[in-house]
Amino acid sequence: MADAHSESTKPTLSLDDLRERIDQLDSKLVELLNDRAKLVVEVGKYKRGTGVPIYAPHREQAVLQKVLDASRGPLPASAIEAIWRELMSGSFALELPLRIGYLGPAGSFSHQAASKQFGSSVSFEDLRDIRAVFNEVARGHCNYGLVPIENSIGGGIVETLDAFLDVGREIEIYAEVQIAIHHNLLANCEPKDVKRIHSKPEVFAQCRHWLGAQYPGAELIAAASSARAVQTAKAEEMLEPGRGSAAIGSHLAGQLYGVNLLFETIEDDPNNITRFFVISKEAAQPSGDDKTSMMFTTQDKPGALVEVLQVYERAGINLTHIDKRPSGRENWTYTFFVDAVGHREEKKIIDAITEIKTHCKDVTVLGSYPRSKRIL
Ligand SMILES: C=C(O[C@@H]1C=C(C(=O)O)C=C[C@H]1O)C(=O)O
Repeated sequence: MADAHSESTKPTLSLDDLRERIDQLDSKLVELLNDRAKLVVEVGKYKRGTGVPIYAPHREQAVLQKVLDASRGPLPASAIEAIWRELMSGSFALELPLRIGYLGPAGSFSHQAASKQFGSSVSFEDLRDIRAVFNEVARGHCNYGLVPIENSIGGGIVETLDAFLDVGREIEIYAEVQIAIHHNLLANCEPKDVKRIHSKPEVFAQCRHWLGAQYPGAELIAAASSARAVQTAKAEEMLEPGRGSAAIGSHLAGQLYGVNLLFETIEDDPNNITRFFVISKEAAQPSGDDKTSMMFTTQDKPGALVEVLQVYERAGINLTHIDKRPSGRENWTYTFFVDAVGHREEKKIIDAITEIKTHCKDVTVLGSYPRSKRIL
């Protein structure tokens, strides 16, 4: 079958005619987009009048699924999804401007996740640590916050779990976002001149083989974040041209700070994914395919954890994630974090939570949210 790039199919119209057709379609498209936007403005009035949350991840999943199912190509699904995400971002601006907090500085992977999820029509606030993201959402300064919960290579993010321990009762997990983490070598010198490379120690570990093969003699310098590393590489090369300063960071950081992309996707395992939670003060509605996150502290007796896990087993509830942290109250007592498939309004989850409470010192439901189906 001929594809979009096939040489054998000759265009049926002249270039001018093709562009004329594109212009005609564009004017129809812009009219349709604005018709859609007028409906969104009405939805906004309804929401402001009733207190229904502006950002509705369950509805966004349904909208995306409908357009992806309706698309017959040749635009790839990823392009359709990116267009609709930006369209829905524009909707926020019409309904109520949203402020999204993330772990900064700008150009961090949290920033990348936030811009992929919320598009460019919202305002972003880069915060100094994960705890600040929780605080700004809890005090209503940010409508939503984005926090990393787990990386497929590095495991659970301790700062996020500890923040849930402290303020988990004041906020709700509202949505789940997964992004592919790709590392890139960025520098404003020639590839052959790179001598010093800045980044986070975890990032060096994830690119160890590539660095060993390409830059065995380079000095690796630890930075607090990969975005900060890109800023430093830029500043060093400006102050002292020829020093050979580079950084490993995101595309976005390179664009934001004006540092060139020398090599992309340099991580040893390209299947590197970070899962984030969108946190909010509101609870998300069921989408039909949801997860519920909860934390519980078991009683100090033999088999306490097994008893809890058996409740899930008997109820036929699938657990997709389990983690633990010291409870912070008494030495050697632990708080467990689990993600279970199902919404907290479903009877099987309600019954399981009721039973788990009889085996635990305390149980907190951190939120139910649509299960993320795509890696952004
Ligand atoms: C328009 C709405 O608000 C937002 C924008 C959406 C859209 O543009 O389709 C979908 C869900 C919401 O996040 C809605 O809730 O329907």
